[in-house]
Parts: sequence; structure tokens; C-alpha cells
Amino acid sequence: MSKEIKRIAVFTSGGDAPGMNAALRAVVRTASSHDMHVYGIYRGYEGMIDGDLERLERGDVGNIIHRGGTILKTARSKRFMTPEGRRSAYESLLAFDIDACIAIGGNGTFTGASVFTEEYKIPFIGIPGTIDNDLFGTDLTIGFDTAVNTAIEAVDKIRDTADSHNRLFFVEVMGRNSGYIALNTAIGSGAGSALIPESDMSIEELIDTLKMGARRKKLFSVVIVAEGNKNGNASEIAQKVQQAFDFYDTKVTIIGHLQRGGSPTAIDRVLASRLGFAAVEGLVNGQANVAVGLVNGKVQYTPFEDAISKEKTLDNDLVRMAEILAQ
Ligand SMILES: Nc1ncnc2c1ncn2[C@@H]1O[C@H](COP(=O)(O)OP(=O)(O)O)[C@@H](O)[C@H]1O
Ligand SMILES: O=P(O)(O)OC[C@H]1O[C@](O)(COP(=O)(O)O)[C@@H](O)[C@@H]1O
Ligand SMILES: [Mg+2]
Repeated sequence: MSKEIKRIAVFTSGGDAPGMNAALRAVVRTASSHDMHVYGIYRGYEGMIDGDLERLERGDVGNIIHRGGTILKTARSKRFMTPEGRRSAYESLLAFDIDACIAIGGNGTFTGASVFTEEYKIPFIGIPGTIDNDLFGTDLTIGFDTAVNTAIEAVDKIRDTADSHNRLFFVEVMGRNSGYIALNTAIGSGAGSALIPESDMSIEELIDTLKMGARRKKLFSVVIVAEGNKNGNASEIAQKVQQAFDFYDTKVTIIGHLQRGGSPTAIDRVLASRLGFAAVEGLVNGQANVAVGLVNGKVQYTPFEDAISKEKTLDNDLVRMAEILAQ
């Protein structure tokens, strides 16, 4: 019989993502409804190592559901990658008498949680919070929808100026090793092409596609470049294309961290609320060392091992559709 969970700690870690606050709110309020005490850990694993924890009550998470970023702050922690760092983190959790942890973060955060729970017997539940949407075991990660909406809004604006000149814009979006943001931005903004890590499209093939457009007297074009694609960054690609094909005047826009901020969309707020709620309910029902997600609209718990190691593959039909619709 597992120990009754009375005190939990919650933290945000890795890249911040819009909706993390909404998830935190749901965790605190659901846990309170089970009479648990909740501690917020500041700055992710860094704060866990330093013992930077503070009691959070229902009222402390009021007026945050609509705010981007994370009120708990976040960090990428080198120290947690070492056994000594993790030992200090464990000692902090013991000092606060923490029975279980809820980690809101991405693949790196879950990898850290998985390593930690192998070493120390404190149950963890992961809530997928990253704009990259690169986690197996959930159709959507918190922040992805907001990031795509931000990128689409940017491309809409770029279209206006691209159309007014005879210009080819390369718009670079985030997604460390994943083309989710790029592909969805391309589909939603009606871009001419997307270069994503999952596809083998070469610069030559891209130039052929652009030439086809030029033959149809397409006077401007927008190409979405995922930062993790195989042909280099947007500036390098733009330079190569400009040298080989000068029909268009070429420009580059890197959306960058704009994609990480802003008020979460309705989809992200509802997703975050559902996942925060399900994380606590999962703990109450004996779940441990799993990530919570929504698959086909239903809550699902996936062991950390699978959430980290199994690949969430892009739907090939979606890639094919994007290519057809762009012509
Ligand atoms: N193999 C690992 N062992 C221990 N901790 C890890 C490991 N991989 C990642 N982490 C921890 O998780 C943190 C967040 O991971 P990161 O990749 O930066 O963001 P995300 O969780 O958003 O993918 C890292 O800074 C590190 O502290
Ligand atoms: O903000 P940083 O530290 O420059 O990191 C940028 C990276 O973070 C992300 O925005 C989000 O990734 P994670 O959620 O995995 O941290 C990536 O798309 C991008 O490559
Ligand atoms: Mg990540």
C-alpha cells in the first residue's frame, strides 16, 4: 500500500510555455480540494536543489489563468544533471516533508524526473508544458497552440509587406527538434512551403517548388523554416536560394521568443486546467512516474520512459496535405 500523499511540490522547468500558470492553478486548487498542502518550487530543478520552496494556497493562484510565462519562474539546471545536484534536491524535498512532485515541463524535465525517481523513491507526475509539442503520450502540449497562433499572426503581417513588394520571406519558427510548430504555422498561414526536421526536402527541391510558383506569376512567397531543419538556419537557406534563383528579393524574419510569450489561447487554458486536475487526481489514485496527457480528448497516463523515448511522429498525411494546399 503506497503512502498517503499529504504534501506535494509543484514546479515549472525548461522553456516556459503559455498555459503553465493555468496548469499550476489547477494543481493547487485540485490538491486543496483533497486537503493536501502544496509547495511551489521556484526556478525548476535549480530551486529544488536550493530548497527554494513556498507554500501555495488557493488564493495564491488567483488572477494567473490568463498570464503567459510562469509565476514560479523556470530554469535549465546543469546541476540537476549531476548525482550531487540531485542528492541536494532530494534533501530539500525531505526537509519540506514532500510526498510527491508535479513537474510542468518538456522532454528534458521528464528525463530529469525519470532519472531522479530511479534514484529516490518520491513519486513524480509530469504535465507536458512546452511550445514544441514534442512529447509522446499527449496530442497537444501546453503552450503549443498559443505559439502557433502567435506565429500565424506574424506571418499574416509579413504577407502584407511581402505582397506589396516582390519578396520571398523565410520565417524561422521554434521547435528544437520538432516540426510541429512549423508545419501547423505553414498550414494555418497558407505559406508556400515548410522546411521541417522530419522531412528530407533539400534546397534544390525548395527552389523547384518556388520556380513553379514563379511560373504561375506568384509575386511573393513565404517559407516557414523550423529551427531544427536539416538545411541550416533561415539566413543560410535564404542566402543559398537567393544565389540560385533571383526572381524574388529575399528577406528573413526570425520570430524567436515572441512565440514563447503572451496570454494563452482558450485551447491552452482548457488543456492546462484539465492536465493539472488530472495530475493531482492521478496521484490520489496511485499513479506514479507518469506523464499525463490527452489522447483523442481523453486523459491518459504514460510512463516517463515511454513519454521520453517514444517518438511522437508528425502525421504524414498532414505533411502531404500542406504540400498540396501550398501549390
Ligand atoms: N538526463 C538528464 N538528467 C538529469 N536532468 C535532466 C536531464 N535532461 C534534462 N534534465 C533537466 O531538465 C531541465 C529541463 O530540460 P530542458 O531540455 O531544458 O527543457 P524541457 O523540459 O522544456 O524540454 C534541464 O535543464 C535539466 O536540469
Ligand atoms: O529559450 P532558450 O533557452 O533560448 O531555448 C530555446 C528553445 O526552447 C524552446 O522554445 C522550447 O523548448 P523546451 O520547452 O524543450 O525548452 C525551443 O523551441 C527552442 O529551441
Ligand atoms: Mg524540450
